[in-house]
Amino acid sequence: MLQRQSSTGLSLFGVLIRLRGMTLIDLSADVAPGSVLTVMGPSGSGKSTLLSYIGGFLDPAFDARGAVSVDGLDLLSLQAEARRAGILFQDPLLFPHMSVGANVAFAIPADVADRRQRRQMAAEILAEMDLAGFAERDPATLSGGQKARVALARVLVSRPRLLLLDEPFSKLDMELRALMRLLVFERARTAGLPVILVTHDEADAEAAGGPVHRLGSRGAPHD
Ligand SMILES: Nc1ncnc2c1ncn2[C@@H]1O[C@H](COP(=O)(O)OP(=O)(O)OP(=O)(O)O)[C@@H](O)[C@H]1O
Repeated sequence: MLQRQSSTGLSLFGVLIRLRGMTLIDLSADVAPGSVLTVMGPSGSGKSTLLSYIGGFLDPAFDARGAVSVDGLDLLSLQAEARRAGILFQDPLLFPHMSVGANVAFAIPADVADRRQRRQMAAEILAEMDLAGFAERDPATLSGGQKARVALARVLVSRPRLLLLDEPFSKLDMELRALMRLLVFERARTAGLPVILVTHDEADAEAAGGPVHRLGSRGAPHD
């Protein structure tokens, strides 16, 4: 019987993911609130697959088992939306037909029903991202760094239990990359969110400051 290992933060226990008989992931790890587990490995080694398993959108082609909990809550027993994983990808994936403010407000949980309150929450988080006054803007008019900060604002207002970051800095130039890293890790620390960061960049891992889990090439080294 699989047991969770710790009661706070994110716990992965005996997570084993196989594809067509080959082991991609074999991992047990604890990620404390506010800290980062970095996952690195070559293309195709299973980094995004691990995030999909935790987030609840793993393709049924994979054979996966193992326990995943946050603060003792069994995530795998919940539907993807109910897991409340805040996910950032390489692309900010803003809705092009909505204003910046509407993009952010869209992610606010439904229990905040009052429209004015939702608008205000969106404006506040945008201001915290140094985007005060951007609420009415069309996302297409923003720079790459501004879009990345809107995406982060949208994740933060969604009240996530954890953050899953899939190469979120890789499209930014070096200077912006450094700024975004600081912003994301600082916000995760402040909010006490455990983070899994998938990256190819050693500098990301260094900035994250936590342990690094290195996957082998596809199928290795577990076969
Ligand atoms: N839906 C799917 N059905 C079958 N195989 C898949 C599916 N999605 C991914 N794969 C395969 O699973 C393996 C792991 O893919 P994954 O996307 O997790 O790799 P990755 O380490 O994130 O790679 P990259 O660094 O290129 O993003 C790859 O061999 C990929 O071809």
